[in-house]
Amino acid sequence: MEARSGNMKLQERVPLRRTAWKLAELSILFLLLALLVHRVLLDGGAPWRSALVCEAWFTFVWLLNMNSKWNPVRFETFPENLAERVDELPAVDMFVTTADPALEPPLVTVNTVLSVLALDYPAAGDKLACYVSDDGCSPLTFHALREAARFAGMWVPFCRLHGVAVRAPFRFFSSTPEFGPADHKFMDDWTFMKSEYEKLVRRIEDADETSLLRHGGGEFAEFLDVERNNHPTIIKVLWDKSKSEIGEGFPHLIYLSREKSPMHHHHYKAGAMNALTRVSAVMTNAPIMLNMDCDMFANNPQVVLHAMCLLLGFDDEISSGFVQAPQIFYGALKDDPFGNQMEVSFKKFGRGIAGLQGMVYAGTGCFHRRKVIYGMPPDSIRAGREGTTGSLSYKELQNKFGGSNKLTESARDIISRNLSAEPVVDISSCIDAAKEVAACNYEIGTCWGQEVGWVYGSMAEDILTGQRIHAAGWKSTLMEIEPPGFMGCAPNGGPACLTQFKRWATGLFEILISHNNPILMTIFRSLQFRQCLCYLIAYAWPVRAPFELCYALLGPYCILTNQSLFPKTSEDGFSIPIALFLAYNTYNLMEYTECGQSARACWNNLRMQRIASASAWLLAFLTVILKTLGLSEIVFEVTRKDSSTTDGDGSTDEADPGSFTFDASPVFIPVTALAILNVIAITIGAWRAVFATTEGLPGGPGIGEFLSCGWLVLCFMPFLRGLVGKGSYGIPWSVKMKASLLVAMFLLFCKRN
Ligand SMILES: O=c1ccn([C@@H]2O[C@H](COP(=O)(O)OP(=O)(O)O[C@H]3O[C@H](CO)[C@@H](O)[C@H](O)[C@H]3O)[C@@H](O)[C@H]2O)c(=O)[nH]1
Ligand SMILES: [Mn+2]
Repeated sequence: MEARSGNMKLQERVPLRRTAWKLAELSILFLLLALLVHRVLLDGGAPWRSALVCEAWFTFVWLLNMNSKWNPVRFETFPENLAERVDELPAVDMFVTTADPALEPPLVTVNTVLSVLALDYPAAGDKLACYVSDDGCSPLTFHALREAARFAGMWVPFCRLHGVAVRAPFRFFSSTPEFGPADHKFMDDWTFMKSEYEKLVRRIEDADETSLLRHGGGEFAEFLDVERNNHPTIIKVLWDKSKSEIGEGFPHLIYLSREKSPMHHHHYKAGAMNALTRVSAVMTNAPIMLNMDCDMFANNPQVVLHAMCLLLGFDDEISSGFVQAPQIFYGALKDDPFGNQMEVSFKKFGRGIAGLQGMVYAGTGCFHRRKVIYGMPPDSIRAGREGTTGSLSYKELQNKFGGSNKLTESARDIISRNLSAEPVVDISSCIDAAKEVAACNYEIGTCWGQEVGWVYGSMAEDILTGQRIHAAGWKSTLMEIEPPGFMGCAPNGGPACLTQFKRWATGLFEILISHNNPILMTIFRSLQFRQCLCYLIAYAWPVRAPFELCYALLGPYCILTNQSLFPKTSEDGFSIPIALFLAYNTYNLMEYTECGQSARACWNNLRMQRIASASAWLLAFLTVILKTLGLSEIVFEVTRKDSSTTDGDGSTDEADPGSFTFDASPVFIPVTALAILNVIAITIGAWRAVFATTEGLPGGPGIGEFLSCGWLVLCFMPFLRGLVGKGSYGIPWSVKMKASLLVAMFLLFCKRN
């Protein structure tokens, strides 16, 4: 499939100029090196040398960051030029995962599903299919989806008729459109749909499990007496397009709860995705797959068309193995109080890495070629490796993909054929084949979870799977469109945010210390060197924790033991750390300003980095070490989703959703301890300075040490407030006690030295 030249092009890769940024980055690098040289030349004892080690690490991280941002690109897409190529457009299987009806309210999932059922795509009813995986095996989720399928019969035609902009109903109905004088029909339809949606919400929210099972009828029979982690596969076709009599219709909707058994590890989301991949292979086998978390709805009805521009628009398929959209959050809290909206990272890091081997796979809002997921290298590489004959034999395919004939044949189709639309088969006849491949022992002895499908072995299965794809030689693209392709909700509050950060860091560290380490992938596979460095930035998160912790302890240590960490005002080197501090923070502020964010958002993010590093990342670091020693196990903790989907402004019941909240989790202990320690150090230091108790002793702390402790106190301010806060805004006593114990131990340690 070739990209057309001239004005019929589908995409354009636009390199972004950034000379001033490069100069700024080089200046900071220069300052970092100057600091290191100064430390080496003037040895100031143990704290001085520890600082040297930490700063060497910070310099390394800075170099990694520079590399990732150095050559950014943007991809422009021209979906209008697809009009001539409608027949070439491939089918797309769309996957939504949900895992827990309590943490992920069924209404959230329903909105995501409705938004994809109503997407614009030529012959959408034939070419699109939506599969929902429910790891919660919940009759509530099933009931909600069944209701949604009925509602979709009205919702989809309504969206198409009126060209509705946002097709997740909760978002669409969260505001009243301005009706013009000629909009009578629209106004009537709108009012009608809104009341139908409200009825749907009530049917979903009022449902209760026991009465569904008792009175819900035969459809619920399979949910009787099932345990979430021990039940046979349940597959239900909630909407079969071939049964439709009306017009174009809308995509198939299939409910899947894969088989679970305590005898088999189910591999969390990665396992769910693999089951979805196989089930869809024996049903619709679309050559393109879209993956969405249950809380990320399709926000732009044209998103599939834009993605096609990036999949079909290159001369060679190798240029775009997958298309990732940035994660963007709706109703996000003002100024990003929890530093997890990641807008600037997606822009700076995302575009930067898009200019190298390609955007990382971020777990949701991603279009993959099915053959990429099947572990296939790009055709050009494969031809080189296997000679011209090189296709896999049926036996080899079966070893890779497992015993199902239907799956093996469908995989052979995908591997040998280029993107092309396939007619939809009669899906109800595929249920048995689907149940076979969704069984929990299906993967035994196959390549699923390693070379095929989503890769197991990390809590960050998304990054790992994307890395495997890049290591096979594929490039990927970043789809930045307006309005954004997908939108989701970011968790709010201390516990949820830090749990998420911890899971990510755990997963990333697991990759770093496994055989999937990106350096090995660069040496032995086709992962590009600079791309490898980009992966290392992410994987270095948890590794940053011990260095940052050490650095955060050095300030108080030097004040308490009357030593110095930084050059004195009177000394030559004094200006280096000061200049570095100013330059680094100005650089960050400029980045945020350029991305249209406030200074407050910048501060919140910088602060949250320090907090995360002394809490979530530190714990992730320790957890993985314990797991490696065989002392603990790691579980995927699902992030709680806001159920405020009905009003849609992201607000919660909490009086002040932007304030930090706490619970008794150990994740809060180290930061609480650091916050207390820095306050104590400043107090004692100030006392000594005022009453001159250390006068005459050489080499004590100076302004630098006080500034460094003061800065940390500012960063950890939410925790100092938490010490006196009430309810969920207060740090629980158990955490305070444990933190105080740590502080006391540290003070004793200082006294001894
Ligand atoms: O056993 C499980 C656990 C989770 N999920 C689903 O995985 C998705 C992501 O879970 P969530 O708790 O929302 O995690 P987030 O931190 O918000 O997700 C990011 O990080 C995850 C990896 O840590 C990726 O899987 C996600 O795609 C990515 O968006 C959700 O749809 C869940 O329903 C399952 O299907 N089965
Ligand atoms: Mn999520």
